[in-house]
Amino acid sequence: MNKEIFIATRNKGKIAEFKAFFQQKGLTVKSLLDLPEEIDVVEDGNTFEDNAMKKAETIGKRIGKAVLADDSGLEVDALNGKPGIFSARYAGEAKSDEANNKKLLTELSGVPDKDRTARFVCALAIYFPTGKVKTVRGTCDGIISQTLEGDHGFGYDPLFYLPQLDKMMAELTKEEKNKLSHRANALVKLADYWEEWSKENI
Ligand SMILES: O=P(O)(O)OP(=O)(O)OP(=O)(O)OC[C@H]1O[C@@H](n2cnc3c(O)ncnc32)[C@H](O)[C@@H]1O
Ligand SMILES: [Mg+2]
Repeated sequence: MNKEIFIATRNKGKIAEFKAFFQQKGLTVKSLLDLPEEIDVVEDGNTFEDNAMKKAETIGKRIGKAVLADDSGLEVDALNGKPGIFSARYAGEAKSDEANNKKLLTELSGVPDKDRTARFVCALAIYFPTGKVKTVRGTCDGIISQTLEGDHGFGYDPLFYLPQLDKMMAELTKEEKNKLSHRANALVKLADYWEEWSKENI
C-alpha cells in the first residue's frame, strides 16, 4: 500500500524538501497545492510551534487526515532574533524571497562578519484525527554573508553561509541540505515518534 503524508504548506521550497525526505521512506507527499479549495490559516501565534500547531490542526480537522505542518524562519543575533516568525513577510505581504534578502542585507549593513551569526529554526507539528498534536524543533547555525550566492533552495538560503562546509546553503543540492538543515534536524526528531504514531494512526 502506498502511504501518504499530507503537509499543510503551499511553500514550494518546503514541499520539494519534504518530498525528497519522505520518498526515501516510501511515502507520497501531498500538500495544500493538491487541494481543490483554498484553506487559509492566519499565522498569529507568538512562536514557531504555535503557528505550526495551528496550521496542522486547522487543515487536519478540515480534511480529516493526519497532517504535518512546518513553521520556520531565520533568527539573526545582531537583529535580536528578527525576522523570526515574520521571516516569510519580512519585506511585506508579497512574501518575496528577493525582497526579504535585500532587506536583510540593508538591516545588516556595516555589521562585521563575526557579528552576523544566525540560525534557521523549524518547528514541525503533526496532527492526528484522534485530536493528538505533537511538535518538534530543529535548528541550523550559520552566518549571514555580505553577498548572495547559489541558486538552489529557497528563502534566505543564498545569504546563509555554513562555515563547516565553506558553502552557502543555496549551493547545496536538496539531498545535501536534507542532511543538515533545520528542517532535516526536526524531521530526525520526528522519526523517533513517527514509527509509533504511524502504527496506530496512518
Ligand atoms: O505557511 P506555509 O504555507 O508553510 O509557507 P510560508 O512560506 O508562509 O512559511 P513560514 O510562515 O513557515 O515562513 C517560512 C519563511 O522562512 C524562511 N525559511 C524557512 N525555511 C527556510 C529554508 O530552509 N531556507 C531558507 N529560508 C527558509 C523563508 O523566508 C520562508 O518563507
Ligand atoms: Mg506562512
